[in-house]
Amino acid sequence: MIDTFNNLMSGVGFSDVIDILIVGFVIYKILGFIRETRAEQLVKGLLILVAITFISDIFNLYTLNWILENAFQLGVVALVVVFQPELRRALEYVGRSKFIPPQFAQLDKEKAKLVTAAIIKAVDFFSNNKVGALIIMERETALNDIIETGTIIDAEISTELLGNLFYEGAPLHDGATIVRGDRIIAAGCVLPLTQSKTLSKDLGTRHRAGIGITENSDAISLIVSEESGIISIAVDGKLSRFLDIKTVEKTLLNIYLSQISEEKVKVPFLNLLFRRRKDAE
Ligand SMILES: Nc1ncnc2c1ncn2[C@@H]1O[C@H](COP(=O)(O)OP(=O)(O)OP(=O)(O)O)[C@@H](O)[C@H]1O
Repeated sequence: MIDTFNNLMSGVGFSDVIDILIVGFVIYKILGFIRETRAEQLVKGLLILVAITFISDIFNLYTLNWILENAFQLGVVALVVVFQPELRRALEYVGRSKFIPPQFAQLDKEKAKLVTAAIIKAVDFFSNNKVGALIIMERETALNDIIETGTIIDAEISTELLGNLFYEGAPLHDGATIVRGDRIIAAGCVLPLTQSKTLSKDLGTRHRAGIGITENSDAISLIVSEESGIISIAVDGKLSRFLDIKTVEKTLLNIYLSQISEEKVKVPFLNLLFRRRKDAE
């Protein structure tokens, strides 16, 4: 028994281990992507069909086997069409640039605290006065395609500006406001809606949009309900509701500060280069 195991292991090289690790990682990521999406049911269905095809081959059920094999060929084309949004999401994830330091990480600690304070003050006001708001903070994934759906603002963030943007009746109060670093880049932006079926029925499109963008990117969504004033945060497709303002402040600061220190370790040279260029301006 031990001999068989040793024989087996002696044939496994370094490249095989790397190969298995890569395939394992890819399968893990794919499963993460499809969890709680339309694709989850489809993958289950496909696995059953693969099993039936396999069994029909073993038991020489020629007609069934022929139909299933041909259905698979056609099915690949159909899958690309039907699951275009999921494929796009996966490719966007793979294509996230880690080499260009995001504006998010360009803030120093003091600036991060100021930005957080401005957002928190506005969110607290929105919550107390039941003003609906949807604020998206960009991180590594560039949200240029989303920004294009709204109106460019490109102004330093402030509580007053956020208050003006979400003031009911203001032209840009509908849709999402996008924050990049310490600037409000755009407002009135249209976000992709989450397709999650597990979401509470009392959550409408504002919350669905806030979650949707975090499924497609690493952005953070801050959502204030117009109906109840409840504050929520969405990250990585997950929504945390019923947050008090202190928790929101702590969460935002933690995310900002951890990102800043991470980026300093990851790309010190680029950070230095960009900061120098900024200093020179
Ligand atoms: N795709 C979208 N992208 C950005 N914002 C959106 C999108 N769809 C809807 N919204 C915003 O959500 C608002 C509608 O909110 P709705 O009442 O349907 O959602 P809700 O989650 O129940 O929020 P609330 O608790 O504030 O009522 C719209 O007026 C608009 O501002």
